[in-house]
Formats: sequence, C-alpha cells, structure tokens
Amino acid sequence: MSVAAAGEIVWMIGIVVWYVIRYPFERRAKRVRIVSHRRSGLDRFALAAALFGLAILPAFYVVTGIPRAADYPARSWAIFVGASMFALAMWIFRRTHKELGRNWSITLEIRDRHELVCGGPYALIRHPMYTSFLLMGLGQAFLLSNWIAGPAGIIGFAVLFFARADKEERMMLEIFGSRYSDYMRRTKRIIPYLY
Ligand SMILES: C[S@@+](CC[C@H](N)C(=O)[O-])C[C@H]1O[C@@H](n2cnc3c(N)ncnc32)[C@H](O)[C@@H]1O
Repeated sequence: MSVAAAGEIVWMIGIVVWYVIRYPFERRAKRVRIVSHRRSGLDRFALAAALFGLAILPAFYVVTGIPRAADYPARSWAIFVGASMFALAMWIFRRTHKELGRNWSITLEIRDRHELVCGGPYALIRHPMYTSFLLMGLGQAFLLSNWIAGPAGIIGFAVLFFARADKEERMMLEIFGSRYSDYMRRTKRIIPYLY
C-alpha cells in the first residue's frame, strides 16, 4: 500500500468514527424541545462550508483522485502527525458530546431546561467542539497529500468558527447572563490558556 493510500484510509476511518460519535446525539436532539434559536442564512452557509471542506470535498478526492494535478508526494511522518491529530480530535469530540448531553444542538439553539455546561473540556475553553474541528482540519491537511483536498478542512473550520463564535456567545450571554460572563472571564475560546 502506498503512503498516500494509507493517509486516505486513516482519514476515512476518522470520518466514520466522527459519525458514530455524532449519530446518537442527532437522534436524541430531535426529542428535546427547542425554546429559542438564532438560526440564520449565514449560520446555514457556515455549516455547509464546514461540511464541504471537512467531509464532501475530501471524500470526493479520496473516491475519485480528482484533482490529481494538485497531488504532491506523501510522507510517512505526515501520516503519523495527521493520524495523531485526528485521534486527539475524536477524543475531544466525544468528550464534548458527553458533557453537552441533551444540551447539544448542531446549530444555535437553546433547549428546554438547557443547562450551562462548564465541566470537562468546557472548564478550559468555551468551544472545545470547534477545537476538535480545527484539529480534524489540520489532521486532514497532513493525511491527504493534495493541495486542494488537504487544506479544505481548515478553511471549512475557519468559516464556521468566525461566522458563529461571536453569535453563539451573545446568545449564551442573553440566556445565562452573569453566569456566562463569569464563565467567559475564566476560559479561553478554542486554545487553552491562549485564545
Ligand atoms: C454545535 S454546539 C457547539 C458547542 C460549543 N461551541 C463547542 O464548540 O463545544 C452548539 C450549541 O451548544 C450549546 N452550547 C454551547 N456552549 C454551551 C455550554 N457551555 N453549555 C451548554 N450549552 C452550550 C448552544 O446551545 C449551542 O447552540
């Protein structure tokens, strides 16, 4: 098996793990009533951009090899770095889902009896799930040796994060008031102790 093919297989396994973690929460979310939301066209676009960059475009590349002209030689160290980043991303992704539990939503929504979660990864950063998307995007760039399919995940993450984080924090401030502003004072956004 070539080094490039190994990277593609690791990426595919990562995406399957991602979906296995996410699926039960999507099902459960359908049963929990939404009491308030900040859905918008921009948020839908940002979510679609993240899905496109982190899943659709790389999946198309892995299945078809297109655009082959943008390929570059794969390196085993890069596959190792990418696999490690993906594994860390999946661990954080699972922890965030377990912590959020019935409060989880794919978009900006407040659920019936929504609780402010400040434990687990949320004790250090306010957006650990987006941190896991950033790590996935970085992992993808190392795993897929293609100048278009590789970096697409980081771009998808950036669109989602910069379109959403401010709005999400404003929504949480409106709902939880001083509890959320206190929480903001003691946490960073996506990188512990830094940002
Ligand atoms: C896709 S989740 C992402 C959560 C968080 N931004 C993250 O990156 O881990 C978005 C939803 O999670 C909920 N949420 C975000 N932070 C929360 C917190 N600290 N406690 C409870 N719910 C939260 C909000 O209702 C929001 O609609």
